Amino acid sequence: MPQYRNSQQNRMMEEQQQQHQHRPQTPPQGGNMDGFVDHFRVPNAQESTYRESYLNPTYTFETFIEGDCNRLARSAGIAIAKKPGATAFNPLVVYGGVGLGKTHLAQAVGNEVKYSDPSKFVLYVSSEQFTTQFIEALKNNNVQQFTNYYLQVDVLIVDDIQFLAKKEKTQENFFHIFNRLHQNGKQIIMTSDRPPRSLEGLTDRLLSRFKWGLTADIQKPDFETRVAIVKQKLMSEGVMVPDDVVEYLAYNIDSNIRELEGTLVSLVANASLMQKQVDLDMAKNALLNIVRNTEKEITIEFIQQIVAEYFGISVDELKSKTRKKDIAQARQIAMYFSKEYTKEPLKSIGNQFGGRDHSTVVHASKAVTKRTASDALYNRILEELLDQMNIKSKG
Ligand SMILES: Nc1ncnc2c1ncn2[C@@H]1O[C@H](COP(=O)(O)OP(=O)(O)OP(=O)(O)O)[C@@H](O)[C@H]1O
Repeated sequence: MPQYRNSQQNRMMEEQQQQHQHRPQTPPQGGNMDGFVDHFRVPNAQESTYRESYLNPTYTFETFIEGDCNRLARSAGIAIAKKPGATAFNPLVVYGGVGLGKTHLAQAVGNEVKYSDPSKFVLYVSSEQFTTQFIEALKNNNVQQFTNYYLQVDVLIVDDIQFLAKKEKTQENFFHIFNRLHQNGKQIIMTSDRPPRSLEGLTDRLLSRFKWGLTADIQKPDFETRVAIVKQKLMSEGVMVPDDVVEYLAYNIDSNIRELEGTLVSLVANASLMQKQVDLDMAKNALLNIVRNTEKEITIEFIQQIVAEYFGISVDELKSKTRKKDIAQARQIAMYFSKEYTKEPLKSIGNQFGGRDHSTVVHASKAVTKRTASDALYNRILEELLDQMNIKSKG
């Protein structure tokens, strides 16, 4: 990461580092339990002083930005961290879309519990890891040891429980562990990509347990929260990125914080490689690549269909020689989109618009671009069309 730190940020970084020095040491990678299967066993008295939690130490409440999207889940998490197992929120089920902070929040509770009381055994596991460990235990005939290990946990965090669907034996074992922990006043936190009622393939008796506590959702964050999240991340990395770039990306990548962060990280890394500072043009290009890589391929045919339909004309009319104003205008727009959002060469675009040559495409594109500079209504039309085609505007 580049290094555009100012003195105020340096100071804040130092303060953060000092705070972290008082935190219990945990490994840098959350959730990596490779090798765990071979090692799990009930630790004896000497060994039990340190038990790995598999938490990511950066996932704390301090680094978790509060917004309308996560207020309830965050408040419940804070209450639990103060009194794990002793609130009405047991279990806590946090659900929401991909990359919206469920793991961060769940692990923040774990980190906070360990910070307040390092003797507490907090364990983070994804439901896939749990399943793999259980299958290994079955294979090696040591399910009892596996279960006993989990029964020692004070705060159990199980990520992405939707992956337990249809794994009946694993669910049965988890059900048993869940009941015993709950009876003993231990805390259970689970995350899921959908609300429990929509978790198909989970047994009713397991689902009914989830209702004992609190189910809280995390929604997509609004623009301001997205900006705050990104700025906080940048600050913790000691990286300076201009506000207009942060805002541009936060505006356009609105449904997945991980994707937003990832785009910014690669942008900063590329800029650093080129020994440049990140700017808005680079951000626009990065976004365009995302659109190109993640959306389905946009074809000229597809653009023609959408544009023709929008203006209430036929695709044949769009391709025809007619110079009627409304049709010519629609044609210009369709050519412009074809030039901007497909990988087709100009010659091929011209061909697919009734055998026109490439200069007509260039002319049409220029005419559209010129009009966008002064005509707000025209811009609205273009935006609506882009929306219909599920294309993110180049801005
Ligand atoms: N409110 C927030 N404050 C700070 N960072 C956040 C917030 N929400 C999400 N993030 C960050 O977004 C990234 C993705 O979050 P996380 O992995 O917790 O998402 P998730 O909902 O568990 O995703 P998945 O559905 O893939 O499991 C992480 O880097 C996390 O720190």
